[in-house]
Amino acid sequence: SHWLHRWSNPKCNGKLPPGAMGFPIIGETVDFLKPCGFNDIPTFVKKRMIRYGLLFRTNIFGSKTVVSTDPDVINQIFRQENTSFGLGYPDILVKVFGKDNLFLKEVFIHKYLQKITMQIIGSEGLKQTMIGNMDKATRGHFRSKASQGSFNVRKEVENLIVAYMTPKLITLIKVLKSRGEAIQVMKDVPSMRKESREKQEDFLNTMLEELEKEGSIFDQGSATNLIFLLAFVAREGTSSCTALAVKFISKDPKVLAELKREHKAIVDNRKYKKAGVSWEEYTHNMIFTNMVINESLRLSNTTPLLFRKALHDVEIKGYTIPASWIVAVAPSAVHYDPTNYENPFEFNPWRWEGKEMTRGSKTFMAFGSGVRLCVGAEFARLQMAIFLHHLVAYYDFSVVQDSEITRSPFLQFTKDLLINISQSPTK
Ligand code: HEM
Repeated sequence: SHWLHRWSNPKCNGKLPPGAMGFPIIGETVDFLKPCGFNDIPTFVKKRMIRYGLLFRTNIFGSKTVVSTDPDVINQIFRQENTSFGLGYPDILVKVFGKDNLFLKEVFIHKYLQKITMQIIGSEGLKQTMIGNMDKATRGHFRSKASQGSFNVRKEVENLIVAYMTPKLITLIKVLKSRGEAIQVMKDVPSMRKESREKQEDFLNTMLEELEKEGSIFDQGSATNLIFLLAFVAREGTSSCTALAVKFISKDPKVLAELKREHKAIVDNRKYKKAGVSWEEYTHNMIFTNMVINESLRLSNTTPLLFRKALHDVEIKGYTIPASWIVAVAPSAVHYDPTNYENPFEFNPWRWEGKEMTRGSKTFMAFGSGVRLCVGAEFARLQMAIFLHHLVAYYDFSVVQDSEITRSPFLQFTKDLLINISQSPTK
């Protein structure tokens, strides 16, 4: 009973946020994993917000955790990155996802990630080569799909990303079929390349250069894992958000009409009608498209919680977060808060009119915020913009099979979202 008392009342050098630590060992993990509807804050978070307020303590995945749904506190957490808070995931996740996974370790890998990815998915890389590859691949895929009947939007985006991303990740591989296969191939290739001194312009090459540096934080296992993880994140996050954007647009004729107007104008103003999307068009002529993308990202909330770890005892709003506790941030609570967004569950791209859209803010954190802002954010936005461009400028589309979406707490499509496209008669 002494142990149970200690479990429920953890030690703290101040006042802990209100909350409960749940059952011994499993804490409140079962409740955390309970599914909820798409237009909802995860049930676990919602119930506790009502009971305890915007900041509460719990135990999930075997770790003592403070969850924050308060935009001020979240902002403070992001601003104190590396001073009071570091990257930190519950130990069990670290065990499950592999000891080589640098994402889950308490190392500040952002500067390495930026360096490794900048050449290919940083603004320059996107502008110089990626935009052309994306446009060509998307145009080709749409052309072949138009004659094949309906297709699954999410799967198609995944295929597209594999088509133009894989050669950039690791030039020798065309398609990564399974995680096991990919890991094995990636384990072999670095040593082969190292021996042959072959030089390729891809992530792997940058990784090999990093590996060779004295005191490098990478070893072969973590480098391999990182490349695989980048491929996975690029495919999964982006495909769900694109599918959701298509779902929202299909239900809103006003949004579709405005999008069509914007993209047809882009095509009409092109000197060479067969030219692909240019960087200039993407950055200057897709204002409404970017509003649609932001609104889709806001409603998607693909990341249920962002995890950090308190590096020392931290005082916040009269409470103490003890050193080494996990701090979890819930973006959906901020994105669905009516004080931040009027009628928060309504898909309304016009709410972004005149607002800054690409950087994270206190009320918009689809790509995180602060120094750890998603390194693939610009890539994801560009991919969605090009997909929407081809879909609405050259084709008419209809949903053949809709899909319910649930959160458990990750986004789940209950069915494939199938659409049919046909060449637009005005083009
Ligand atoms: C719509 C698609 C995407 C969404 C919603 C998304 C969301 C996020 C979020 C919320 C974070 C912050 C995590 C945190 O603060 O702990 C993040 C980080 C990250 N994302 Fe994305 N992401 C997307 C696409 C991508 C793509 C396409 C790539 C790579 C090609 C990518 C690579 C990364 C990496 C490497 C980080 C870690 C950054 C760091 O910790 O320094 N993401 N992403």
